[in-house]
Amino acid sequence: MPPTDSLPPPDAPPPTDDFAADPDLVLAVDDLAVEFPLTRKTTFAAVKGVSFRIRRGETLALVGESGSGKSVTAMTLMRLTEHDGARITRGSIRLRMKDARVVNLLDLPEKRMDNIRGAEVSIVFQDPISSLNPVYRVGDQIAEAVVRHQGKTKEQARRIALDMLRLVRVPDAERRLRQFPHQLSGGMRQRVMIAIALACRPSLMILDEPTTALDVTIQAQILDLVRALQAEIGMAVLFITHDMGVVAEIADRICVMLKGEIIETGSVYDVFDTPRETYTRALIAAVPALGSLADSPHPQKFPTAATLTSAEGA
Ligand SMILES: Nc1ncnc2c1ncn2[C@@H]1O[C@H](COP(=O)(O)OP(=O)(O)OP(=O)(O)O)[C@@H](O)[C@H]1O
Repeated sequence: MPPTDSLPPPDAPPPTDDFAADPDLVLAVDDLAVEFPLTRKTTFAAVKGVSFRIRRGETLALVGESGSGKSVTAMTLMRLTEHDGARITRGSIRLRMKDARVVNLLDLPEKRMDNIRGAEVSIVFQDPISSLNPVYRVGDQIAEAVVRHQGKTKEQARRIALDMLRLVRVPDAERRLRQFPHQLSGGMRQRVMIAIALACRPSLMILDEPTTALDVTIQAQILDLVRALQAEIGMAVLFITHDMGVVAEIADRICVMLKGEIIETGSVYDVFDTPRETYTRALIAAVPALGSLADSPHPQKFPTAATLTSAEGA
């Protein structure tokens, strides 16, 4: 039995040379397993050998019910679960960085991970009010990320912060820069979080339930924004949600997660048209009434009426 608390040996060969074969491949997660110690002798396996890939310009949705391991997977990509006592027991997380080098994030010491977080991989959480610092102005919080990772002067960083707020369509950006988080609406705060996440132009952006706390209209606006940014910037996006309606809006491909495993994966069209797993069919059946879906600005991504009816009847 291999020791469960050690990382794979650094000299272990990559599973395949898929990065050389595909210049647009940004992230390859292979057989990733994460567990939390419960007692001295027992552990809880939160993620049990998940594998997926994301290419530049692509949005992969990781979908599943609460507790299925989506956030633990995301936090492990940032190497943050170890700070909560988790052990990564096997697998690899290979990332193509902006300078084109491919690294296995699991091989990196904490100091290098510190430079990768925000600069190469960034994350947006559900609750922007607890992610933003209440006592710093919005502009300073965006600029801080730029100064830290890009070595810009304060004045340059302030200008980039302004550009970023405009990029995420915050109206009256000059004034908003000088405001504190509590002076912004929930939707505006989430735009600011996306601006911070994008400030260093990461190769991979993770959005963990970014619209769950927002009302439906604002949620639609944020999803629109993410799609527009995706088209403009072309980074790889990992979008975490429990809502298949959101998946239909935003994703190119889907991984369905259940109890720490990916049980189904495919293009958004294939999974909505011909879901293989009963669990996936149940998730699709939980999508709100077709009437509200029909209002979408992205009808091409929506399941057809026939798909929904057959899924509901399944
Ligand atoms: N720090 C921790 N210590 C112990 N167990 C944890 C810890 N963090 C998460 N878990 C457990 O890991 C499992 C997966 O949690 P995770 O947060 O990834 O679920 P999720 O799919 O993201 O659900 P949600 O949508 O509710 O966030 C859960 O059973 C959770 O209780």
